[in-house]
Amino acid sequence: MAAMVVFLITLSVLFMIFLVFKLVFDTISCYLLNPRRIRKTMEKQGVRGPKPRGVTGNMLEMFKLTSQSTSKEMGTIHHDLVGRLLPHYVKWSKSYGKRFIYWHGVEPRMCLTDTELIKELMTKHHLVTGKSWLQQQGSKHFTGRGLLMANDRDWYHQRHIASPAFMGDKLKSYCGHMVESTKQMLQSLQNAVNSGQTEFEIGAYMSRLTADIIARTEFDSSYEKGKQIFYLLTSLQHLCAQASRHLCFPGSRFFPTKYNREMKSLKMEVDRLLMEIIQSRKDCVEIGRSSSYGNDLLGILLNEMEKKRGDQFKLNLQLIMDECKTFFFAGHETTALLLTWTVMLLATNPSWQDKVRAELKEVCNGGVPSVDQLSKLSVLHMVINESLRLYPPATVLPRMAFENIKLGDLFIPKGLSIWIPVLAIHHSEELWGKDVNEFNPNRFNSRPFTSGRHFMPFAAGPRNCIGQSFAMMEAKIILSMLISRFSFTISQSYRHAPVVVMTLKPKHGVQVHLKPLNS
Ligand code: HEM
Repeated sequence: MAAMVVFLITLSVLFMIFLVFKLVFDTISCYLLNPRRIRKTMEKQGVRGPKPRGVTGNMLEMFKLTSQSTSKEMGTIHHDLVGRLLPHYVKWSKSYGKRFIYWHGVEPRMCLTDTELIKELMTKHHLVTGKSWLQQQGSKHFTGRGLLMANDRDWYHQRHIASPAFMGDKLKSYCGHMVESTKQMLQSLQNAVNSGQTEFEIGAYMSRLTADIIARTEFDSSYEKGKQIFYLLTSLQHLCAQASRHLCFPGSRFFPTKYNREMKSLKMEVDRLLMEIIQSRKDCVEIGRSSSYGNDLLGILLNEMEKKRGDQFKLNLQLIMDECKTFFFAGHETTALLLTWTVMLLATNPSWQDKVRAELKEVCNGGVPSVDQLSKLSVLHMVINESLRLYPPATVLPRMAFENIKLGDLFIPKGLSIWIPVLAIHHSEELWGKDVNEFNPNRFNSRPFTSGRHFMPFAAGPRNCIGQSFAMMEAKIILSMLISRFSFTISQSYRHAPVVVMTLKPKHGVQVHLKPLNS
């Protein structure tokens, strides 16, 4: 008996020693061996970069450069944004060339601007590249393992399940919600004008409007509950934007910091509200008030959860909630920014505002456009594209290699993240010509551009934006209705200060003067 006890104790001690060794080895591997291996492999291929400093890599220099360049507004309204928003990119690409490697904490990132290689990466390697551990940790309490952060087979199945909600007749069926929500926003603008207000921060209106549309079309929830979720998700998003400062090395998510506690409690509240919406759907089916969970995204996901699938992939309630948050976030913030920047551009370029208005008069007699008329609004389409080129809401596209891959002439080792600076590509004089920083929608008329080469606001390849057609339809409807009803000019109080806080935002909003067209 005593021998048995001694044996068990020895076994436990050995096991503990093994665990400690493993932990030490993993840590050394993560902090030292892998980074060194990746660095050497890239150096051999001529890809160099700034020297990393300890566990923070090059992050401190990046933060310092960006906080200096964005500390003030831009003075005049111009669109030369790269030096302001990506000063580290400008500095390092000058010193080390177009491809360079830098360190985000312990994560090595290679900046890639070669559009041929980007195309190859996005179209051929989408299943062996994806979102890194650091990114997943940063948005763990926000969008969780939803489509945006999923990888590999999980991504494939999730995408397959969600795609029908953004195609064909299903997509067209959202048009009614978009028109209805826009009418309400225009009415509230009109009421404010009637009561004497002339200046409006249009970004706040666009943000509420796109949140309203996504709540109605995707979740069919009551607006009040949608609004609550939207409010909490916005606070969560602000916290997540700081994630790289708080979670730059493994283990930091377990510390009981104020940051981690706040994240957890907000996440729990959002999940509780979402669960209430899901539960009320389930109740309706159970008591026989409804025969299915519905045709919207939530309904599609709930119906899918009930199915038995042979491929071992199973949706559970947590994943459904993550998916709801992902679509709520991805579906309103980016589109609101597209609309806000477009209004700013049209308010400062009145001749283009007139051109769009004239087209609207011709195609839909100044009324609400039908789904079929939307494709005929080519001037509006060009304006939206030019707005997405100058002010792409997503300024970088990250992809981590989960396997060694061959990319053109480059060998990309497993563990290297590839960062595609969309903003820099959209503002490259080499690709777009001398007038690159000017607002010139005609460039989308006269010169055929290849989507996915140097114009990539929605990314490219199989892992592009699933909501691209939804966003374009929504933007066209909202802008047509706004432009037909009001003319607008930029206010003296507008301070041009684009900043990147996850997405590309106007730091102080966009203030415009509105004038009803029938007055
Ligand atoms: C102007 C509006 C929009 C822009 C500029 C935009 C941009 C993007 C970009 C660049 C990506 C790729 C991100 C990456 O892989 O790192 C993406 C992915 C995604 N977008 Fe959008 N988006 C917009 C609107 C929407 C809308 C309206 C929805 C949904 C209703 C949506 C849902 C998503 C989702 C779920 C993904 C992840 C797709 C995947 O990984 O398979 N987006 N979007």
